[in-house]
Amino acid sequence: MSRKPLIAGNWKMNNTKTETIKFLESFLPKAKGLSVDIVICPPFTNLFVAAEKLEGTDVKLGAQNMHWEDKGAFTGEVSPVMLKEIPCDYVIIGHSERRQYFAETDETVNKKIKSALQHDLLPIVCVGESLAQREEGITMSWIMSQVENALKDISSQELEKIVFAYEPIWAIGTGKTASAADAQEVISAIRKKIAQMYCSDTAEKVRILYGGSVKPENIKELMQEADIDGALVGGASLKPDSFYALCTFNL
Ligand SMILES: O=C(CO)COP(=O)(O)O
Repeated sequence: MSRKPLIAGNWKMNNTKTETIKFLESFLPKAKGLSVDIVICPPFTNLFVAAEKLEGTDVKLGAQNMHWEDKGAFTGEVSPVMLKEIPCDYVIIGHSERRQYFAETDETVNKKIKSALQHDLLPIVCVGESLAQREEGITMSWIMSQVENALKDISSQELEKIVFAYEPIWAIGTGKTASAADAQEVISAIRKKIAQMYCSDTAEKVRILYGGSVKPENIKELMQEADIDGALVGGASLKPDSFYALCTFNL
């Protein structure tokens, strides 16, 4: 089973509207006819302008978060209905920064995944362990419980639309990448877990990305691993040249 690689740029709280336009005007003319799926996830305030620029291109648009309700008294939140109308294709759910600073839990992650799927948004679901958890030797049990809780009451048809991203927290923005072998070990365990919960056919279809200090210099090695289907990139997705280099790792 060959899964098409996916390279997603998570801009986090970076790039203004002007910077977004500048980025896309530089990146898009080069990013034609590439053999990977590309997703750009700018801040909410730049989604409209990005959607306009991306129209008619192969590059997809993602949001970095959403609420699970369609509308209501949730000051400061953005709903799936609003994202769909922009139109966004993807939405990142349960990023470790959301879990750490904004009190997201496995339960809210599961609610958001279900809501995204109902609204035809493709979830990029993040899981990952802290340095303390890795040192304690509980990485696998922690990640498997995040995966299990994320997928509560989700059908196998729905699961095929979900992308997972394994992002060890200690590797995010630190310059410390997990070794390709360490990333492969966890990602193949996630795939086995999905096979146990559903079936191996479904598990073979699900794309699982690695994230954490991915750069043009280390992406090739990561992508050589059998179960790593792409990257969720923070810092190196902010500049058109380095993001382009990531999207062309296989050329
Ligand atoms: O958190 C990440 C992507 O979601 C990774 O960020 P960095 O690539 O900056 O380490």
